[in-house]
Amino acid sequence: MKAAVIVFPGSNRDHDVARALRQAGATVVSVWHADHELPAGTDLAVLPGGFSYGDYLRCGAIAGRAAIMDAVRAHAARGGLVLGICNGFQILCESGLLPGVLMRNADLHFVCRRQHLLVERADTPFTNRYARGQVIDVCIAHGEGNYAADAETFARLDGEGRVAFRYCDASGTVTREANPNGSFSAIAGIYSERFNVLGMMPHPENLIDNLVGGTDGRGLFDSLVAGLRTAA
Ligand SMILES: NC(=O)CC[C@H](N)C(=O)O
Repeated sequence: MKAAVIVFPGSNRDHDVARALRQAGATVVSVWHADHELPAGTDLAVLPGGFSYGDYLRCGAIAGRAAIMDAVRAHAARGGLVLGICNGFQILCESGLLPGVLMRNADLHFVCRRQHLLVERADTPFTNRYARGQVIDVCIAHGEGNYAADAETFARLDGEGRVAFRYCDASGTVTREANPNGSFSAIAGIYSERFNVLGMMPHPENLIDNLVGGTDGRGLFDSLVAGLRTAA
């Protein structure tokens, strides 16, 4: 598995996600946002978390128009894997690779804490090492994670099983209190139509080591790397 981690001015989780991917067995290359091509043989393009362009306009709005995004769109159109985490999810929405938008958190506060997530399906390239309905413990750190879209888009996402994760409590119950940002239907991540693009607000790359709090995030990177090996 060859993963290209795209770096924008203001990215800050690019090294974290590279570490998580290497731990899972991937080869990782770093790609600058102003480049026009992904490296030959790229299996997975990663848009990391951070504060690209200082979050000006809206989070991810400027990065979504970066030169490299045409190559990311072409990669996704060929069926290539794309993962956007936090600011990366915002960039995916802003670039049109995923539907909807991430608005300011409902209470207008930046939220930085541990969060339980419900894994909605375990038959995708991103989640095959988890179980359907599994509750995982990850980190969240964002100011604009409030996912919104029009009613037709929500109906499609739900009907096509494209909600990847929902915010929940420790028992796996989706409650208003467990929703950190006001996202509609407690949506924490969504897939593209062909399930090869995933955008998610939480940071699985920051829970990959017991020394720093837990390993529930590893399943996502193991799914990507081991899943690709199994499929090959
Ligand atoms: N950790 C992140 O990627 C943060 C994303 C974005 N800067 C926000 O605050 O919403």
